Amino acid sequence: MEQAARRARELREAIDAHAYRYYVLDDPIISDGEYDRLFQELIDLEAAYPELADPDSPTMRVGGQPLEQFFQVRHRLPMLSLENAFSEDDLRSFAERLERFLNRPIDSGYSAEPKLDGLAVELVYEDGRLVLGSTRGDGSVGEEITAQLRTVASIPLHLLQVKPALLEVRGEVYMEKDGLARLNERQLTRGLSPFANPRNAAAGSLRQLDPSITAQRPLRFFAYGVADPAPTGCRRQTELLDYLRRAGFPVSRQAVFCRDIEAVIAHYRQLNGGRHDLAFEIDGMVVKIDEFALQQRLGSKSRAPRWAIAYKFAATQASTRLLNVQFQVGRTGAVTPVAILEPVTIDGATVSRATLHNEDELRRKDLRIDDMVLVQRAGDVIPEVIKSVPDLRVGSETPVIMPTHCPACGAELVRPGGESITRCINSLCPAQRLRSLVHYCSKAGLDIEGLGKKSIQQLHQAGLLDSIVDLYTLDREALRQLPGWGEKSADKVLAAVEAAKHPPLSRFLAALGIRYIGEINAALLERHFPSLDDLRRATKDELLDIDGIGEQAADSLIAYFTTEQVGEMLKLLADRGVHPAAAERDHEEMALADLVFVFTGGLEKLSRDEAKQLVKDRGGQIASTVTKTVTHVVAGEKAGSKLRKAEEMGKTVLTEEQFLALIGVSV
Ligand SMILES: NC(=O)c1ccc[n+]([C@@H]2O[C@H](COP(=O)([O-])OP(=O)(O)OC[C@H]3O[C@@H](n4cnc5c(N)ncnc54)[C@H](O)[C@@H]3O)[C@@H](O)[C@H]2O)c1
Ligand SMILES: [Zn+2]
Repeated sequence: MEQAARRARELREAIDAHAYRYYVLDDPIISDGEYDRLFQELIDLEAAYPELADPDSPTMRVGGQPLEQFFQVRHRLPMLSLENAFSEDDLRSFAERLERFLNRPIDSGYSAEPKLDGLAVELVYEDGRLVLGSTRGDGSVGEEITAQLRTVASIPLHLLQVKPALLEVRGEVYMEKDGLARLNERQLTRGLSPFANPRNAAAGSLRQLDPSITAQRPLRFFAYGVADPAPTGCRRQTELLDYLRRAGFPVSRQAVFCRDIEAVIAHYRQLNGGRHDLAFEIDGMVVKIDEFALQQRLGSKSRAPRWAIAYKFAATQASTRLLNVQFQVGRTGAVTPVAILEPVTIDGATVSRATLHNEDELRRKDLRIDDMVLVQRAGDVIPEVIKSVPDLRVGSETPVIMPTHCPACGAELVRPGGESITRCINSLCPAQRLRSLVHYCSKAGLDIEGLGKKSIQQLHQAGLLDSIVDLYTLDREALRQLPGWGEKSADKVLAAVEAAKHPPLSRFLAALGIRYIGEINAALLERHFPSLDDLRRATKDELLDIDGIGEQAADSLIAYFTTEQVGEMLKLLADRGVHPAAAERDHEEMALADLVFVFTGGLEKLSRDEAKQLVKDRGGQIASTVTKTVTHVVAGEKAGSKLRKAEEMGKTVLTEEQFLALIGVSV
């Protein structure tokens, strides 16, 4: 008991300290997952020892104190937090608990909504006009930020279609992933600490006394509820979401009605699977009893309503110690600092390395060996160090210094003005050659079976393989005698190498690993140049004439093909029977293979459906939002945010005319 009381005290102290940093300073030093674990431990402890109950416990309170610099707003009805579920079973017990409480089955369904990682705000509309905006604060009293909220473009200043005398809309102000990345770049350049997550970034941006600063931040808004549904006439949450949509609010498209808790679980799995493809961060799913009458019967506890729960996704961040920084030489000679971390589990995977991108990033983040750092691993993205926590330093930490010479070959490193990448430009650098080889044989290159990274390293160490050219003169006997090899594997590799002697030109180009020439640019080049020789003769202007090939790619190609060693290598490859071939030209209908199009704005000559069909008929794909995989955006009349996004992400943007010209159709 005494021990439990001590632990409860410890937990409350720690939670209060972290909550202060998170809610008040917008600068947490542990990840949300770690915070949630402390919080859950306290909940469990208080449940096991009811005598430890304390109205001041963080488990009884919502959020943090409002900042004093702002006017304070008392919410007419409290803005509560949510209880958490961490497993499917937690969700099932949530449903059972409610059914027991009501003594009847919940047969009117649930609303399952993405849990946006942003800041909760309340917007008060009187006679359809926005009159007051505030933060959640401690749940009863928040900060008055009307002027700041007015700068958020997606918040309507007037309601459309509906006009209740009073409507208190609640929702989340958030920042898209791109927006956050850009803001953090700026923070770092100014020597400020980056925001750990979109929520802290949104909070930090809204709680600016000067609304013109807020206006510069890429904030967005999603509505998910109202304080009191009575004035809307809606009887269900899902109905209310439609109402809010009609009133002019952005409402999540991932919010759905679910008949029962199993359907909720199925939706969760789907949401979880696609979360990393969304433009914004979601940290879980909020499940609400759909019927307002039932919600009312269930009521609320001090910190959260009984009728809703947040089912959290596995965390994407964790804090750990930076043990060392290694410098890795890539196939283009780029030297990348890599953080070596005390292994930590994030979303089921052990993370022990994370990229630090480049020298500037390293400097700006001011990392020291032995620092505690916040690490993020989201989806397939390479884990990265978000920031260090200088507050936890003890003084013995040592700064990380970018090397002046290549760690693999000792050549002096260069960093051309204006570039962020430090490079080893020694074309004989073994680290680069080896990586080029690995790339050449990989799936992104010629996909030569049996020659993965490990076997290439083995062949290299055995002195059999030093460069791409060596691939085509591998000796069967020597291969056969390698440890772990035999006749069969030797023959298999030789056959695979033989089969890779006539790759399509685009594959071959992508395999060479020329800077800025990935699969898509390689495909574009192949379409314009029938052979490698034609391409090698191309001038910069000719290259720039190709839609989609930009300055950097053109320069990189010219530089590559005029390098003496490259000329020698290509000659040797040709001597050894490697002859890449351009694809047959008569496959005109597949002209858009590998390309992904987004249409936005109004088209004049074609209908949307027609335009989409034209793309599909030519082997291209259609996407509805501008994501990483999108290659082309066709912007018509009044194209809006998608066009902006496309421009920001450097996609090829076409007018309708240009699109028609590209596919060779005249209307
Ligand atoms: N890292 C740290 O040091 C630290 C400290 C304090 C809190 N935290 C994080 O904050 C969380 C607690 O914050 P909280 O009390 O705001 O709870 P919460 O963020 O877990 O859940 C409540 C909030 O969810 C949001 N929400 C998003 N989508 C919603 C939807 N569709 N419907 C309803 N609400 C929706 C609302 O803003 C609401 O206020 C913790 O779980 C932790 O992850 C972290
Ligand atoms: Zn080198």
